[in-house]
This record gives sequence, structure tokens and C-alpha cells, in this order.
Amino acid sequence: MDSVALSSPSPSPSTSTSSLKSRFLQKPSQNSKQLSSSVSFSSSSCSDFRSPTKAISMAAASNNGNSQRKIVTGPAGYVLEDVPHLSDYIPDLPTYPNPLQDNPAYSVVKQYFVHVDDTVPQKVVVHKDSPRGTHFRRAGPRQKVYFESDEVYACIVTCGGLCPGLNTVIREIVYSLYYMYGVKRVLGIDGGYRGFYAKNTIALTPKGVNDIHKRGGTVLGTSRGGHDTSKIVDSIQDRGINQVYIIGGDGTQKGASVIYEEVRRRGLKVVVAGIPKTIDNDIPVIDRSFGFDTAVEEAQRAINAAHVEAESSENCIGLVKLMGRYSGFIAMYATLASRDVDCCLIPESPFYLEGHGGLFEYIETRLKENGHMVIVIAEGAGQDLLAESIRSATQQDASGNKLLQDVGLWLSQKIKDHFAKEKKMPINLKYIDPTYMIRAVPSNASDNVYCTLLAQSCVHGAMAGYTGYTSGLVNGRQTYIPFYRIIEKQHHVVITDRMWARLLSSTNQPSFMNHKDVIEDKKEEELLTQIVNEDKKEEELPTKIPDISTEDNLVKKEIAA
Ligand SMILES: Nc1ncnc2c1ncn2[C@@H]1O[C@H](COP(=O)(O)OP(=O)(O)OP(=O)(O)O)[C@@H](O)[C@H]1O
Ligand SMILES: O=P(O)(O)OC[C@H]1O[C@](O)(CO)[C@@H](O)[C@@H]1O
Ligand SMILES: [Mg+2]
Repeated sequence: MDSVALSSPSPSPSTSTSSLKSRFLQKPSQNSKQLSSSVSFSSSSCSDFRSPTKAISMAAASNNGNSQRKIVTGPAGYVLEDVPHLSDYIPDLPTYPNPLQDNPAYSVVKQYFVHVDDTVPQKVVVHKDSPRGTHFRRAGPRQKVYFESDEVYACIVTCGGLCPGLNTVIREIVYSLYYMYGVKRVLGIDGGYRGFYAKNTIALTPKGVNDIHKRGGTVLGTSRGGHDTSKIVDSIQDRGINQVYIIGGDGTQKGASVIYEEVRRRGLKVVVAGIPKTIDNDIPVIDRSFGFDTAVEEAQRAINAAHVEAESSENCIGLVKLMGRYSGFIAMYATLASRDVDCCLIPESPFYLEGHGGLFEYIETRLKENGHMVIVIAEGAGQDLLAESIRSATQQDASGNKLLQDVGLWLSQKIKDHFAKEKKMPINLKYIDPTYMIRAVPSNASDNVYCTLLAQSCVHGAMAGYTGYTSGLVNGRQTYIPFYRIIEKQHHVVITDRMWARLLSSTNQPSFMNHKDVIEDKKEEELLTQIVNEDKKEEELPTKIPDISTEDNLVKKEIAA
């Protein structure tokens, strides 16, 4: 391997080496000496490593990748949405006893290995006669593995936005590979998907990642855009990587899915495994995403501050903007947890400002009743209203996600204008935007445990030869979910579900359910104005027509001719 010590990184193509290095050397890591001994940078492919992928690729060249869904049905409406396995497209793969069987820590566990038939139901609430429904394969160690320890060359990449817990997942993948399976070669890919082909890599060791879970962000860096499937798979193949761990949100899992398809098309013995990361909790099927708990907890601090400010002045409104592009889970849970919030606005529940049942009316009532109030708004809420008042071109980020207007600033101004100009009622508004502060913190205790289980489950699955899956918690159990189920749709707050009703009853805010009526009324009003204006124009027309052919104009036309 073309490997360079940390103290003297390769000059080319290492534009990003210093940022990767600095992320690793950040506080609170006290052991820089230890790092320099365990971390090395690679500036080119590892051509001297054994490359099992290439050998298998040749062997499987005639075996056209067929990544059809694996659906197993059973009695009473049982359905297993199974995940792919290397043996689906590579025949006669050798298996080995799981090294965990000799691990003293696990020897005490009764039935440590997961039974081949263990599956987890997607729905736990069922009726006596209802079908058993969809199930996913239970995650965990298997009796047989499809890789020998020294054959494995794993890599880890993080993509998309930041989320508390990313470093914990990275650390636990490295630790699980090293200490459970004796895997010594783990590579960190710098700066998201494009890092596979355009950036440096870093060798990850238990020592090097020992205390990264205490820091926010990701030591590997992240990015949006830059997903070039063939370049990524070429890089995987050239380096001889055979386990790819991909941590990221819905976009990242879509990227992982196409990498898996390409790997399979090429017939490579390479596992592609995803770990779902989304602070917005917008990934379907899973109970919740890691970092979400931390985000909700951190949001409390902002809401508390807004409440303290609001309570301290007359007619004061504390307005807090939280993340949530298309899904308002953080806002909803932070509101439910806080009890200080009078109104929570999320993308899934349209609202309106003026008129009966609107936000302004509610604010006025609340201020008259209580003298202060707290509003929480998810960043994706009310974007339709913004689009009406700020006519701007739709912009996208590098991954193609729509860039949102700042609804917090917009709403602050709207409220101020309304009460100052229309109501002549002096109000005080304190706007707090803690969004990036919430995303950048290290994960809390509960998320750390969750990240550990996710990482361990993901590694067990890869060692057992499963591929094309995302590791996820379903009804409190770790499972392997096929990529297509993770990427087919986004998870949203359902405003006709009990949870939203609980929120409405805790805040006493309007449901904005007559939103449609108001919109209809507005449309009718607009239509009416249009008709009236057109009528007016028609009335004016006869007086204008002679204008065109005034003597003056005729003279001008003659001169021009
Ligand atoms: N449909 C797709 N096919 C292939 N790659 C994709 C696709 N969508 C997104 N990606 C890639 O996945 C990476 C991350 O995507 P994105 O920026 O949307 O973040 P994300 O994973 O959805 O996370 P989050 O939304 O939580 O920030 C980017 O590098 C992007 O190029
Ligand atoms: O500004 P960035 O980092 O591109 O991402 C912002 C977006 O990322 C998210 O945090 C999801 O990761 C959204 O809530 C937010 O809209
Ligand atoms: Mg996304």
C-alpha cells in the first residue's frame, strides 16, 4: 500500500489531507502520539493487498447480477422481505466457523447466534384474524461466516448532513471488526462518496478511533453530491475492499443501493451495508434514527431559553426554528417533551396566518390570556406561504435537495408587521435558530448505546455474507432491511395519528384544519377580483380605443411610413 505517515502526508492528491488530519487531531483527543503511531494516510489504491474481489469477479462474470426482491411467504399471511446474500450471485462460496464462538465474552450467552429462521414483524399490533404481515430478517451473529478475518478489507464512509452519533458508529464498526472478528484492515473514506475517487483515505484502528465518540460531527468528513457509481465501484475493486459500510440518510442509502447493484453486476464478493443516519427521522420502516434522541434533548435548551425570554417581557413571543426539511419529528417531540410550547408548526400540517382559526388570531388570544407564548417551527413548515410572498427561483444543494427559505426569519417579520401595523399592539419577539448547534453535538448516552448496537449488527450481517441491506431497529429489535424498503419513500408525521392529536391537546393550538376553506375562500376572492377587474377594463375599453387612432397617432404613423 502506498501509505504515508500522519506527520508527512502525501502531497498529491492530498488537498483534503489536512482537514482529515485536523478532524482526527481535534480536542478532546489528548493522545496525539498515539494517533501518529496508529493512523496512516493512503494516497493511492492498495495494489499490494490481496484482491479477492477481482478473482471472484472473473469467476462470476457469466453470472449476470439479478437483484430481484427476495420475498418469502409462509402460512397465515407471513411475508419475509429478505435481504440479498453474496451466495445469491456467487456460487460455492466457502464458509468458516464464526470466531465469536471462541470469544470468552460471548461464551456465557445462551443461544448467542441468531437462528436462521428468526424474523421480526414490521407491525406488532394485529387483530385475531389479520395476516401475520411483513417481516425482516433479525440481525445478529450467525454460526457461519463468509469471510476469514485476514481476508476482510473494510471501509467506512459518511455522507449527507451531520448528525449526533456519527463518530460513535464509526468507532463501533472499527471495534466490532477488530475485537469480534479479528479484522485488522479498516479504511476511512474522506469526505463522503466523492472521497472514494477524489480524496485521501485513512487507516482506522481501535487506538485511532478510541475517543471519537465524545465529539460531534464525523472524523471522516462528509459531503453532498459527488456520487459517481462506476468511479466508486472501480475504487472499491482496485483497492480490494470487500466490505463497504455506508452511513447516511435517504440520499446516501439510494447511493448505497446503486453501488450494491453495480457490485453485483460485476459479480464482486463485496458486501454493501448501510446504516441509516438522519437527524430529521425521515427514514421509513425503522423505529427512529440515531441522533434523534440527542437532537430532541438539545432542542429543549433552545425552547427553555425562548420560554425564559418570553416570560420576562410583556407580550413577548419566543420563536424557535428546528430542523426538519420534510418531516417535523424533532419539532413534534421537542414540543411534547418541553410542555412550554404553545404552538408547533411542521411541514406536514399546513397553517395559515390571517383570518378566523389562523396563527395571528391564536397569538393574539394567547398573549391576552398569558402575556407570553412560545412557538416552535420546523424549517420545512409553511414553505408554500413563503413561496407566495418571496418569489425566488427554486435552488438545490449538490445532492439535488431543495434549498429552503428561512421560515423562522420570515415568520418573525410577519408577526411583527401584523401586530405593529394592523393591530397597533406592541409585541416583543425573540427569535432563536439553534439548528446547526443541535446537529453538531456529540450523541447522548442513549444514542451512544443505540449506535453501538447498530454498528455491531451491521458488522455481523456483513461477516455472515448478507449484502444490499440497511441495519435498523424495528419494533425494538435489530434487523436487516433491503435497500428498496428504505429508499422507496420518506417517513413523515401523520397528522391523523394519535401522536399529533396528543401534541394538539398539549399545546391547545388550532389544528388549522379549516385551512382548505380559507384557501378556497382566498381563491374565490381572487377570482372575483379578477372578474371585477376584467369588467372594469371592458368598461374602460371604448374610451381607450379612439385614443389609438387619434389624429396625432395617425400623423406619426404617416411620418414613419
Ligand atoms: N438517487 C441517488 N442516487 C445516487 N446517489 C445519491 C442519490 N441521492 C443522493 N445521493 C448521494 O448521497 C449522498 C448524500 O445525499 P444527501 O445530501 O441527500 O443526504 P442524505 O444522505 O439524504 O442525508 P440528510 O438528508 O440526512 O442530510 C450525496 O453524495 C448524493 O450524491
Ligand atoms: O445545510 P446542510 O448541511 O446542507 O443541511 C441542512 C439540512 O440537513 C438536515 O439536517 C438533514 O441532514 C436537514 O434538516 C436540513 O435541511
Ligand atoms: Mg436526505
